[in-house]
Amino acid sequence: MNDPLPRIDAPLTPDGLEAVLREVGRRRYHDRHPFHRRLHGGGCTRAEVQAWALNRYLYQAAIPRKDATILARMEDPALRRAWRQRIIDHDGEAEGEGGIARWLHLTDALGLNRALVVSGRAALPATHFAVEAYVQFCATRPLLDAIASSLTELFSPRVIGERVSGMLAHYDFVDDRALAYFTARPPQAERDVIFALDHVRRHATTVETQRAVVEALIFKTGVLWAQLDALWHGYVTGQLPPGAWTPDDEGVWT
Ligand SMILES: O=C(O)c1cc(C(=O)O)c2c(n1)C(=O)C(=O)c1cc(C(=O)O)[nH]c1-2
Repeated sequence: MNDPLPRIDAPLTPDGLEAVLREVGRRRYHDRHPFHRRLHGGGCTRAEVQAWALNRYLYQAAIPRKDATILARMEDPALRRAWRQRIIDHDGEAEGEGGIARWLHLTDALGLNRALVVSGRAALPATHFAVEAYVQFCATRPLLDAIASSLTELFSPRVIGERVSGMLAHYDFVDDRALAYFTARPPQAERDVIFALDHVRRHATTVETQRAVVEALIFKTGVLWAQLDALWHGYVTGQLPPGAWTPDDEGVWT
């Protein structure tokens, strides 16, 4: 292994645990992935940006499902009150509102067929597997691990900032309106992560639970990384799985 993390052999202080969690992000978060460097640096073709948005829709659409499984397992009303806001952020209070709807503004602006995007039929197999693995993880692992797996959001404001400035600078087919999802997201992510980090700091106090929350965060960085690996393999290297989206698909689907 080229980057072993410090082993936890005795219980860490909350600050010590947070430092290990932040180190996981520093080493493994998807801002380091070559596909993101390409996307943010202007190296993607329009088709690659379209493929990224179409695939990433599945992640966005799965987030409230995974938060609903977490909510269903929370026995404390105070925890549920805090967590339920995440579902509202993504689904909105009414048709056309919320993060999923805003993501569809992006796919619309990129000229993608909405019905095709929403169906998930043209997404890469690995996107489906990665996203469903995240939902299953949160449905089946201890609640503390499920909460800890959301902590990749500690690192998302940085990657979102790079994305917005990079995409606006480099792609003439993208504008502020198309990227509205990303303007709305960072304050929500910050609020969510303050809550989740505080919870993990207070409840992961033994060696066993501390190791488990670190593993949960590592797992989640893998969920994000695998999606970008699949995009690179399919669209940059050109090894497209059967049935995956190509620019020729537009107009074929209704
Ligand atoms: O653009 C990004 O790089 C990025 C990363 C992440 C993340 O780190 O999991 C999320 C999001 N965006 C996001 O928009 C989002 O709603 C979200 C929810 C969650 C989660 O695990 O509950 N992560 C993320």
